[in-house]
Amino acid sequence: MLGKGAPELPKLNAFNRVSQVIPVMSGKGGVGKSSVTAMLAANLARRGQKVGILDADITGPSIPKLFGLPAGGLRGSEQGMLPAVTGGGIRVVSTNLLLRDEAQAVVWRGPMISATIRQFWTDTLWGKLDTLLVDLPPGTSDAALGVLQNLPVTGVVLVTTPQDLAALVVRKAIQMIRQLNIPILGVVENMSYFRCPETQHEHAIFGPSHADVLAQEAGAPVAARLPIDPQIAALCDAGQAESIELEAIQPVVDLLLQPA
Ligand SMILES: Nc1ncnc2c1ncn2[C@@H]1O[C@H](COP(=O)(O)OP(=O)(O)OP(=O)(O)O)[C@@H](O)[C@H]1O
Repeated sequence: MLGKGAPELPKLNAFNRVSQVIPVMSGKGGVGKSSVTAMLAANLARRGQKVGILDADITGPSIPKLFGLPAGGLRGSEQGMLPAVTGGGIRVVSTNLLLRDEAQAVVWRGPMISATIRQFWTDTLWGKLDTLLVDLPPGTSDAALGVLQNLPVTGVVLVTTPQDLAALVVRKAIQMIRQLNIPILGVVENMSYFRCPETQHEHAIFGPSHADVLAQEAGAPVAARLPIDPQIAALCDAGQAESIELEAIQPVVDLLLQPA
């Protein structure tokens, strides 16, 4: 299965200082991992942190769209690649920023994907960052393994939803992270409930929560339960993830603001 021992990590560009590297992982697709990554980045930036996002979802990147960053937004310099910068100052690197047309497909095999992620880490001029969030592709694929093995990961934020299927697949991600001896900082249950605006009653649209059981297996707290909120989807679709105000995500932000 996974190799034991610590492989030598690729060297970071000499101009960079990155205090913590936090992959956001789910195992299952469509649980809102990219949206959670974007909301965390926006909140950390609002709290005064210098934040970057490495979009490691090479074939299905969605981070630029969430921030309204146009295709082709990456620039080169003698020292390395310059990230695109959002209105709130978040530095972003993603394959979609390398393409001329954001709808263009990236059809690459595993080794090419892993090499690109490595380059995003080593060749980008991130500068001084308090937190680099890494949006992982769904699954326990090569790409996820590459990030967890090749980057100096501080700890992982796990995103799940209440569906049984999500819990099943997130369990596999937990096993993988544990085999690599990487800390899991917290479990975020997204789309946990819908609060009716008229009655304030909370409806478990996707069924009962598995977050407590998963958190126990992960040896980490349930950091947050986030509501299904049509406003989140609308702002994400409009490229305005930075203007989402979501009180329920604050405990995860606080977790990332704590010194490691
Ligand atoms: N809490 C929420 N309430 C309402 N809509 C949400 C919420 N979280 C995410 N969404 C919406 O769900 C969809 C999927 O979210 P997102 O792309 O973040 O998932 P993902 O896990 O990153 O997907 P992928 O597997 O493709 O990487 C998006 O349209 C997003 O706007």
